[in-house]
Amino acid sequence: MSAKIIDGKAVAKSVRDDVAAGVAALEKDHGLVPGLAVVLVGEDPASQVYVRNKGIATREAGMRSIEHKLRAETSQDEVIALVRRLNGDDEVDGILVQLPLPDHIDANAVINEIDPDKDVDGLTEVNAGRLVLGKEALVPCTPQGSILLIKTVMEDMSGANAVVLGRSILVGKPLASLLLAEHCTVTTAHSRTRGVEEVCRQADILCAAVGRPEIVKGDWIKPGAVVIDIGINRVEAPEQGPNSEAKGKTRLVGDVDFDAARAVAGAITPVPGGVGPMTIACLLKNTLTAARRRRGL
Ligand SMILES: Nc1nc2c(c(=O)[nH]1)N[C@@H](CN(C=O)c1ccc(C(=O)N[C@@H](CCC(=O)O)C(=O)O)cc1)CN2
Repeated sequence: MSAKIIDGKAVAKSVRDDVAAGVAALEKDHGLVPGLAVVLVGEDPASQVYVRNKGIATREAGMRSIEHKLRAETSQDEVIALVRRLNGDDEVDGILVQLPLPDHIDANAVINEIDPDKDVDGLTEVNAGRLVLGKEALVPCTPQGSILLIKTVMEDMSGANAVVLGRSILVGKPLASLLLAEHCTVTTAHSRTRGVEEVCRQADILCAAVGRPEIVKGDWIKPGAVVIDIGINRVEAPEQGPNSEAKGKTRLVGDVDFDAARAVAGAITPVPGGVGPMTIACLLKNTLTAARRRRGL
């Protein structure tokens, strides 16, 4: 069997098109243009790329992009002061602080300063609590995108065994809550889980979000399962060697051994081109939602 490849780029484009249509309607009917403020602290190269891409996607959707790029030495108090300013700015509907932050800054302290109604990353304790309690929340982008991808191949997840590998605040924990809301039987597995391979083999839906290159092998997967690979790991290109011209070249791989997994799974997301593009698409979706809700629309 060869798994169906879930095309995250295509699904993300459709989400972005829907957002653009919603933004156009908001402007036409109410004269409102949503604004998204992104705060980047430091010069992490991957974060710089993500922030640039967020700005481009925001403008393409017809929204205003406001970027704040701060030096790596910026103090926690200065970042918090900026977040408070953005909370009070009526032109700003969504606020996002790009992660990771430099080591001297407590990310939780900064994130929890964001007004929960502008928290388009869904990472504040208020939104995390709302999600767990099944209340209306702004939902973290990568888990939200993962659910949309699962729905392209499994309309009804009710009763399915779902295993989430990883328990981060950004992905694993919110994804487990979302799968529970879809009426799955959810297991969260992590570094202390005993017999993790066997746990994964029970999964009708297996979501891997541990940030360990290709840790999930083909024989961890139940035949026909839906496999959602959320890992984005940059590894040396295989052709790299001491005499190779490709020295220094890298490539992206997921947490799943893709070639082995696709021979067993029913459907699988690739890396790149799977969950990754959904992250920014869902960020735009959350920004539109925040803009509407803030005005009671
Ligand atoms: N505040 C946040 N910080 C971070 C988040 C987040 O959701 N909120 N997620 C990640 C980074 N991220 C967005 O910020 C992100 C990661 C990956 C992609 C993506 O499209 N990936 C592509 C490959 C891109 C490449 O070539 O490097 C793919 O998988 O196809 C978008 C956004 C950590 N920080």
